[in-house]
Amino acid sequence: MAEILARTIEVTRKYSAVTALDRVSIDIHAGELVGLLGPNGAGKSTLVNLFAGLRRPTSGTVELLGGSPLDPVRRRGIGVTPQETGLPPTLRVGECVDFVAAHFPAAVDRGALLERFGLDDLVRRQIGGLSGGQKRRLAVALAFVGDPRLVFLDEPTTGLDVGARRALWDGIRQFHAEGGTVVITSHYLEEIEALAERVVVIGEGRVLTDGTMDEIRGLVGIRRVTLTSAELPDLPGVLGVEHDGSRTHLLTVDADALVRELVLADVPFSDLEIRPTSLEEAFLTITARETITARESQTA
Ligand SMILES: Nc1ncnc2c1ncn2[C@@H]1O[C@H](COP(=O)(O)OP(=O)(O)OP(=O)(O)O)[C@@H](O)[C@H]1O
Repeated sequence: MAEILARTIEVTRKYSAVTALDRVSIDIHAGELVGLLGPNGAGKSTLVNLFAGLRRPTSGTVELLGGSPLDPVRRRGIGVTPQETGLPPTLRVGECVDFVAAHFPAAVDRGALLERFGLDDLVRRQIGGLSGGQKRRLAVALAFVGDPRLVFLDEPTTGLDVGARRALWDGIRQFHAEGGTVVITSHYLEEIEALAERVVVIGEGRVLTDGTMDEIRGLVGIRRVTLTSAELPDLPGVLGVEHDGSRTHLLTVDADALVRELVLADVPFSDLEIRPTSLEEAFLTITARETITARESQTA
């Protein structure tokens, strides 16, 4: 098994009454490209900030490159792009890269880095004169300046158009192809599908699933059964119900069994359609279902 570059062991992080992370244990191995996926407020940024030494856990242990993330020597081995960054507006792009590079013993070549992130034409431009998308690309490029073994990218492509997002993905893929390790959080399922080999789904501060993209898809092989019916009884195996005008959508893992139940229930229905859910729908269903299960076990 590859070396563990970062890990949390039973980590809990509270902010007053809010439990942002609840006994989370995750290992990040050398060479992995891990996607952290979860709805707003799930705890993804908190996890990244703990790994980057920007926050301390309330309880449990966080390890980075074999030591503590609070140790500056370990931190020099990583690169981070937080969710929000403020870059000095009067500095030129090239100066900003040089400034960050001065903090590291072995910085990468500036020209190659800017080219990798499509910023080579902007080396003399003041940061205040960059577009929002260009600033975001620079913020992501800065994570790679110190030639890190491991980078944490917290929603790196928020606010980027499709072209810029794809260019950034190429930069991340190239780093990974050269042996780099990446942990990326995203709201975009398309982004996690395009990049990550391993997907960790986080909801309400807990790890809900941790597997390959294919395992996650298989695990959530949920179907959408859509029909028109005036009145439907409660049917077994239904994970979620949505109404859309006269149409009712039923989410289930076993559409055949559900259709048999519908016929046995002897209720009139018409225009039955069955189709696979998108990963997005499946993901929303898992997080909702896990949350319900967690609530039930807390109240039991
Ligand atoms: N500094 C803070 N003070 C108080 N509560 C906080 C703080 N930071 C985060 N939280 C809370 O902790 C929980 C987890 O937040 P976190 O930002 O880690 O989630 P996230 O998954 O990154 O969300 P998003 O996708 O919206 O960025 C949320 O309920 C949030 O409101």
